[in-house]
Amino acid sequence: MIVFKTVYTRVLSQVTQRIHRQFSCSTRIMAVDQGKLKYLGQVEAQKIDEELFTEYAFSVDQLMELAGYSCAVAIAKCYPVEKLTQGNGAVLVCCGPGNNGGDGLVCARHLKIFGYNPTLFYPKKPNKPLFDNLTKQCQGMELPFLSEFPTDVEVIQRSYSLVVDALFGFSFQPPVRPLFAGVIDTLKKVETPICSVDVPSGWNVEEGDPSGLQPQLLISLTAPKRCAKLFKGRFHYLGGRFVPRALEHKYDLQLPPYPGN
Ligand SMILES: NC(=O)C1=CN([C@@H]2O[C@H](COP(=O)(O)OP(=O)(O)OC[C@H]3O[C@@H](n4cnc5c(N)ncnc54)[C@H](O)[C@@H]3O)[C@@H](O)[C@H]2O)[C@H](O)CC1
Ligand SMILES: [K+]
Repeated sequence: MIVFKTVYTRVLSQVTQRIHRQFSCSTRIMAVDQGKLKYLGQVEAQKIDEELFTEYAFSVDQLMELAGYSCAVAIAKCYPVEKLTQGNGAVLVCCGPGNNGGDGLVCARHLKIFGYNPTLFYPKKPNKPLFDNLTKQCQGMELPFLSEFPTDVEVIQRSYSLVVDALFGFSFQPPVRPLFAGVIDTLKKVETPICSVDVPSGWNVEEGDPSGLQPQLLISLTAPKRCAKLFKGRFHYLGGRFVPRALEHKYDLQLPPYPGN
């Protein structure tokens, strides 16, 4: 996992050199350093995903496990459980109807193992064995599922230290449909830090959404999507360390090396 830490533009040149030595860089600097890192369009992100499954023979389960695990690790680095005051490390994990939602289920399971206290909101599970199994695994680990989303912003702020946004990823097509529109509207109002998986939900994958969710942590998966250039939060991580070299070169991803393990 690669972390982009906040630094200031006045030390741009030193920082840019440091980026390449230490593999860490700022979200603000990244816009200047675009020559180095590729930001994916929606179709390109979907093509890479498809090739990982076909050409490189990964299963969805495998990639989802790595993606969701990397999200849990990034969350643990940015928000150590012992520093969370609300509800004994309580985290509200909101999962959508696609694979982004699946990443959220995996992330919740690992957060529980890391000592957090995750609660899931998963209103639209696809009728497929993968999502049945992920749901059963969370239930087996005694993670509670909310039957309704709390509409009271105060309730969310009092009950949870963090919100994980795993509603929509790179296949989202705005505008958001009714079932999730209210959820996203509520999340826009909460002051609890939001951790978005791959794409801040509700954002146009390429153009973002200036009046949309403003997560504090964004975990891009495989490579950042174009909208990540507009991310203004505190922490930007890159997870999903499963891209074979040949695929990286084919799409000219320019991934920085991951530090250590
Ligand atoms: N290679 C990787 O990086 C991997 C990433 N993973 C994660 O998978 C998502 C992309 O998953 P996908 O199933 O293609 O799409 P989404 O989860 O973004 O959502 C599809 C889902 O949402 C519905 N939908 C679309 N637009 C709307 C709308 N306007 N309103 C309501 N609902 C909408 C659509 O009908 C589908 O049901 C990626 O971002 C990563 O998080 C993999 O886990 C591993 C490999
Ligand atoms: K998301």
